Amino acid sequence: MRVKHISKYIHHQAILSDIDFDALTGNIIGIVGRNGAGKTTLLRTMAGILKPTHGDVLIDGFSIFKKPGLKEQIIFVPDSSEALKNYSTKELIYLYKHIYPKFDEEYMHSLMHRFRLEPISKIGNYSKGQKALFILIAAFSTNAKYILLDEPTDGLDVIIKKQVLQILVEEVSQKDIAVIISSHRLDELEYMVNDVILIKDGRVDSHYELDIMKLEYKKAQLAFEESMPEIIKDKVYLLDQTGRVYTVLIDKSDHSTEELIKSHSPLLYEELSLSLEDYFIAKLGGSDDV
Ligand SMILES: Nc1ncnc2c1ncn2[C@@H]1O[C@H](COP(=O)(O)OP(=O)(O)OP(=O)(O)O)[C@@H](O)[C@H]1O
Repeated sequence: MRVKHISKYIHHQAILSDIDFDALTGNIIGIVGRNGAGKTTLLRTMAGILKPTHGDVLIDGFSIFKKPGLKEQIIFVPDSSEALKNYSTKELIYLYKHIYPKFDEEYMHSLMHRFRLEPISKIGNYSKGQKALFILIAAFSTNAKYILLDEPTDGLDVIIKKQVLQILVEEVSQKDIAVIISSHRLDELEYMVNDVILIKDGRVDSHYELDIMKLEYKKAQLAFEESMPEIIKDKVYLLDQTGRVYTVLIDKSDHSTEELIKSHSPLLYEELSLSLEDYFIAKLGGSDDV
């Protein structure tokens, strides 16, 4: 899928501005941004629910807005299952079978069995975690090629999150699909995605492949006899300070920083593993969310 220079105005206000990237199959792509950054609007546009003011969404080179049949290849799972709560599992399967000709009912039942989900007369009666799993399982059973998930793990406990992760990873490794997940929780995305698109004020602030990103920065703990020399402070990004122990990010492309640190004979200089969250905190200036 190609998201081609999308802009979206609502009531003359720019919600998305010139968003441009490829969502290739075989990838789990994270759309990360603060509340209100435009993530849901972007996913809804990629699903063809909202029409962009400018730009287009292409599958195999064709616009999903000009060739609506292409939408069979996309499923959008909203962050709330409100709209589905009055359906029974049977009715939802019936509905999906009509929208998605490749819907695999047998597969759906096998996944439900595996994750101990009994058929139910009202999806709204599942627990929050069961609902999330059910909707995810239904989405993957559609055999759509592009699975768009809006905050799929928000408010779920750690066991359910692990199950969600398990389904995602298995599906992407076994089928020729792309999963696009929005979240404001970087720590949750870290173990799921291999590609991250950071949205800020409706724009792509940055687009990173995780492995490459980790090559750019090094996280380290430093301590000096006195406080950290100003000349070093100017060159690193400070993540945390506890007494005289500093946790910093060092830009690996500037080799002089490490030499400078060593020349000041630190009492402690230890490399730590870098998380996605550290990186974005550094990029965005610090917050609990992105
Ligand atoms: N139909 C609409 N009418 C007016 N403003 C809208 C509409 N839809 C979205 N917006 C505005 O667009 C901006 C982006 O909203 P969106 O829901 O896409 O953000 P988000 O990144 O998904 O946020 P969150 O993480 O809080 O769900 C917000 O300022 C929102 O108020």
